[in-house]
Amino acid sequence: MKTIMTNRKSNILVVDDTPASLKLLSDLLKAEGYEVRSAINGELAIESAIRNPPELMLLDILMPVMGGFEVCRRLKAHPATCQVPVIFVSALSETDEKVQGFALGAVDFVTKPYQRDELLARVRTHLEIVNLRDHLEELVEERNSELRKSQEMLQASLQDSMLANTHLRTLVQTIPDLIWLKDPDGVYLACNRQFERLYGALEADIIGKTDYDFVTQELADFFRRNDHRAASANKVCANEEWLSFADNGYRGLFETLKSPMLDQNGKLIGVLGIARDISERKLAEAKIQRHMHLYAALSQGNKIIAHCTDEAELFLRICRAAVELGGMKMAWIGLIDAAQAKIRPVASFGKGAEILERLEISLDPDSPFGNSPTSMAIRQESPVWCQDFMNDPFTAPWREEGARAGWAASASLPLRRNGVVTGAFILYADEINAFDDAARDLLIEMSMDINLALDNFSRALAQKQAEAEIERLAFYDPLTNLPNRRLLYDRLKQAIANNARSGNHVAALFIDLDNFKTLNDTRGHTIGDLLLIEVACRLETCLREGDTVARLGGDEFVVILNGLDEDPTHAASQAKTVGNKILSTASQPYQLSGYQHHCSASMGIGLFRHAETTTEEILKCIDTALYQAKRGGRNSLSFYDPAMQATLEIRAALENDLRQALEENQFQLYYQMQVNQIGQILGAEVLIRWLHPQRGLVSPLEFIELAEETGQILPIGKWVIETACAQLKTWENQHRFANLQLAVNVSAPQFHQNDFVEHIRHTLQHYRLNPERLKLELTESLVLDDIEDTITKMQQLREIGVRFSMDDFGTGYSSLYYLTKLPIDQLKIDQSFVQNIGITQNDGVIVQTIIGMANNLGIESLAEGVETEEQRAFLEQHGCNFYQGYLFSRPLPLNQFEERFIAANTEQSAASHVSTGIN
Ligand SMILES: Nc1nc2c(ncn2[C@@H]2O[C@@H]3COP(=O)(O)O[C@H]4[C@@H](O)[C@H](n5cnc6c(=O)[nH]c(N)nc65)O[C@@H]4COP(=O)(O)O[C@H]3[C@H]2O)c(=O)[nH]1
Repeated sequence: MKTIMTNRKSNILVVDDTPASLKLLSDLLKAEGYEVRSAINGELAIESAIRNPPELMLLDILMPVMGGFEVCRRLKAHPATCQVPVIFVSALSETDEKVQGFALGAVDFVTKPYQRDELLARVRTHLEIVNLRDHLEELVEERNSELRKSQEMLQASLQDSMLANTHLRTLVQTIPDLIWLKDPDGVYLACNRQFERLYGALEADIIGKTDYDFVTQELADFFRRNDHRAASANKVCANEEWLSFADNGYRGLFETLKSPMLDQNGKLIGVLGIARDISERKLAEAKIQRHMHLYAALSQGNKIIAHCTDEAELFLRICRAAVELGGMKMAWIGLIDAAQAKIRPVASFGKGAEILERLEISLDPDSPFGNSPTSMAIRQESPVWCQDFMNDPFTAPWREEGARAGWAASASLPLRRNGVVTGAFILYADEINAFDDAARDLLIEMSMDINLALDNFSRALAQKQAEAEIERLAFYDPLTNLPNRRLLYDRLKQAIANNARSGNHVAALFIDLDNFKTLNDTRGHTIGDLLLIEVACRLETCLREGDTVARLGGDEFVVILNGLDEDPTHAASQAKTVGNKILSTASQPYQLSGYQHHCSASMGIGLFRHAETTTEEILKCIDTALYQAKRGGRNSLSFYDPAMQATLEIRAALENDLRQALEENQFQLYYQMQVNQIGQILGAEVLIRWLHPQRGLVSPLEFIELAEETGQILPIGKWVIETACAQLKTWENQHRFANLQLAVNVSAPQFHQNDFVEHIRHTLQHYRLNPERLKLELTESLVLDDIEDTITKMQQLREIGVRFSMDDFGTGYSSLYYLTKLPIDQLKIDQSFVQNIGITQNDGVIVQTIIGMANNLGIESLAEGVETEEQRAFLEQHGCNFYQGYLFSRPLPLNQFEERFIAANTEQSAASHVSTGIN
């Protein structure tokens, strides 16, 4: 607001055509401090006023050219000067003139001659009025300006408000949510377009109505309850509800927020509702949830696979993870039962798993149960997804059960082991379309993980089997599947340790089949193997659990009997009982590939209980006992005897030394003369001697049998024949010995050698020897061992002139029939009969019989072991042709034999000279 300026120099225009008056008045005013302009006539006054409007004009009326009234009229007519207050200063004083002046807009009238003070007072007054007027005008202008502004603002706010309302309306209408407003009684006050769709009515038709006018009472009650809940809680209440739209039948899940609406006094005036369709969000959430579940199941599956070593456990835990973590209703694993062409469930978990017992899933496409999703998955070797189990044409046979279990979708994934489909992993979900792309990927990954585990199991199984096979080969005899020597040692050690603690005895039984070698040689190894397998089975049937039977090799078995009595006599009796049972079982006839075989066994038994006894010692002991049993005759058992052990140890040492004997020229031939009835030396039997470096001369009785058992008899036998032939050749070249014959002992293994005949022939040819001077002594047992082979070989040799003598005749089971078939030249009466001549009548009779038999067959008879003249005389009396024995000579080294021969011939020729009278 402007302040009123009273002391300022007001600008006054004085107009008077009289210069003196003009001056007087101007001076007067100037003297009062006013700014004064002056004008001498009307026109100049108007021009000056318009150019610079004064605050007050003092105007003379009576002026030439243009009077004061006209000037005033013109000034009032001009906008720049119309407001300038005009005081007429005139000599005119009539009222009419004053009225005319006021009519023209003048503010005062001062009559000339004026009073100075009056004039100044009037001037001051009008100037104040001018000031006041100006001030007032300023105030008015100021207020007007404010009013204008307010108006403008009001206008703007009005426009904003109108705009906002429109936006709000648009917003409410455009928003996809359903919005409505109800009064406290549930009567609709407003709703948006989306809500109109729900009830299928326009807002105008909804307003004034309640939910009961549009939906079922039950649903309307539900809405009402939620309205009340929000109202009474006095806060926003949320709930989820399924709503069906009247306009297009759409049904969805809505999240509804209900807010109470209050007036400024806090009184409830209604409930505002907003409902948002969350169906898709829920579906997406459920999908994510499902994927997360499956992912969790997959992770768990990986953990299970990493830790599980058992297939059945793996399957069960995988199914369990699929249900408990993967959110599946049920899961199971089935394996292909190729024989029955169906799927056999092996693991399951979840609701409806019991159905599997009744479920039939065939792999045969022609079967009514052969086209299930699982059957197809296996046949096509790829997953089959059944997204709507209850409406899928291929699930018909299982639908009823599936409905009960709540299966809405199923997945069947083939399982592979080492790349080959061997089964399937089947899952059921409680929602249709549960297996979207992501779920499929996860399940395929899960099935591939199971495949990986199956491959690992197969590898582990193969390795286990290989290890078991390695163990079997290491510890078991591949032919009979019995523990081998290695395992036997372990078991023996264990048995001795256990029984030493308890004080019980352990028995070890060494079993050897009699004549097994003969079966093997005559019938072949296949039959021999069959016998061993059968024997192994029979042995096992004779034993208790905890006892062991092992095969050492060949036809040798060892049985360990545990926990025998503490008392040695009783324990021995227990072992003997089992031993006899074994012998009896082993001697039952065998059917070997259609061939019936009879065989027996021999057994050596040892009893042990001291922990310090080693397994080697045990085996040695029972080996000794076995040897004893064999010597006592076949099919018998013998307990271990320490004295026998000593003998065997010597034998073992001999066996060792025997190996070098030939190489080191430790053998020599001794010659024991054979004479005729008149005492003439016709030849000799060569008898081998072993000049042992430590033991001295070793008798053949001590080593021939050993050599036969170890096979060393073959080179030794060859050496004897070659040495004998070489000697015959030497003699042939010395006239006095030229007619001597040599008898050579041939052992069975030597004779049965394939090249035996060839060897003799070759040796005879080599020495260009007369074969008739070589006599081969064969024993009865040798001949009967393989009669066909013997006859053939004897005949072949006979054809070239070799002669044969049947050694030890009378001791064996001589078969006269074969005797007649064999090309024998001589029967050698065993010395056991000869030496009993004159002692037992029987032997004398036997000797007579043998001699008579030989005579009848036309073959020679030779008595060996003739020690006395009495024996000789008896033999001579009964017609024995030849003699051999200590009576004539012991076996002698070559030089001594030759000396004796020369001496005897000399005596004989002297005697013949005497008798013929030459001397
Ligand atoms: N008590 C007694 N004994 C007499 C008498 N006359 C001879 N003997 C012995 O009786 C054995 C006869 O030989 P053998 O029956 O063929 O029995 C032989 C023969 O079966 C075997 N043998 C010896 N040398 C050889 C050989 O070079 N090859 C083979 N395969 N066996 C041989 O060894 C056996 C034993 O030979 P030796 O110890 O030399 O024992 C010889 C001989 O010394 C006697 O009047 N009284």
